[in-house]
Amino acid sequence: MAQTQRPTATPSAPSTRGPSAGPEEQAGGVRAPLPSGIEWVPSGSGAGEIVARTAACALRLELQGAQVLSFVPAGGSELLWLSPDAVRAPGQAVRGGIPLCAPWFADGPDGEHSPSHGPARTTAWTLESATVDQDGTVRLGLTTTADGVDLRLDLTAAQRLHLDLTLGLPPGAEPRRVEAALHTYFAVAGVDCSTVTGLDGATVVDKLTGQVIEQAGDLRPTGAVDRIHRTAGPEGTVGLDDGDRSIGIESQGCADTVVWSPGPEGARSMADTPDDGWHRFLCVESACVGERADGIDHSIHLEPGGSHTLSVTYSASDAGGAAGSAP
Ligand SMILES: O=P(O)(O)OC[C@H]1O[C@@H](O)[C@H](O)[C@@H](O)[C@@H]1O
Repeated sequence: MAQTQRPTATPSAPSTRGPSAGPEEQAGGVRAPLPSGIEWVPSGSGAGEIVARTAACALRLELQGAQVLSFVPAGGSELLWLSPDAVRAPGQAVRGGIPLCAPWFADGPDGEHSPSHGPARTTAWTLESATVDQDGTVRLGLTTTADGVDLRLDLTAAQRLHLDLTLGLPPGAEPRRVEAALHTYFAVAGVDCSTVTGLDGATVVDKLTGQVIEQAGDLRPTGAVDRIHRTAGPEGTVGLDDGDRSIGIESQGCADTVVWSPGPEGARSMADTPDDGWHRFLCVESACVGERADGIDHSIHLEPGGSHTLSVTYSASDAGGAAGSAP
């Protein structure tokens, strides 16, 4: 069993549990003892970051939003894009990594929900468990509550990155419909040399034109793109290929795939993205999105005491088909 190490509390790290919080909870919602290979470091949000470096991978996760900021499998390259201009402050969404959107997507089915993409990504989460296996596999468990919905993230990181995002209602709550997305910013060699596979035949809500169309073949974005595809691919598999590497996105419990790039004009209007930064990422989001212009409702119906899990597994291999070397 790896030696455990408590996170180092700093004066700027707030407790999420009030004045009676124990020492484990002083560091921005860290309840779990931290094993060797995982540490807590301060971040601009005040909640701090979990940093893991093991034989299997390197990973950074911001506790505000339980947002993975970086994932590098052993022998591989960075999977994610994080804006060099990302704002790291309390209550601010971080541009890049894997923002968790819940319990609604964008401005919701009625177009009136705020904040955009729901409060989960700007809420403080609590690290409930953190372990490292003998082979360096990192396992984290985090929880929070956002707009009355209980959220849990279970993460397993080694050669592949696996995330389970669970939304649940406490007993006695009113049944309700919710939405969710893993809004992943994949690092790419260039948007215009990227191809998204596995979407052929999907009904598409094109948010830029307002049209509902059908996807024919693979998606090859050239600039701004903002589309909800009513499929997660055949048997839940979508692919992203940028010419240098292929990323596999296997999902379960995700009815939709959102593809988003702000394009050059969109990036110029975003204070937290460099003007030329848009070209270096493509968001491919595994999601459950409620009714939009196409009349299709893929929101999740939650009963009191019930839950739903969105699961994704990301794996990368270079253009020759080789995955990163095994840990
Ligand atoms: O700027 P935000 O709130 O992170 O959202 C970014 C984009 O997220 C995408 O998922 C949406 O489809 C876009 O419409 C939106 O612009």
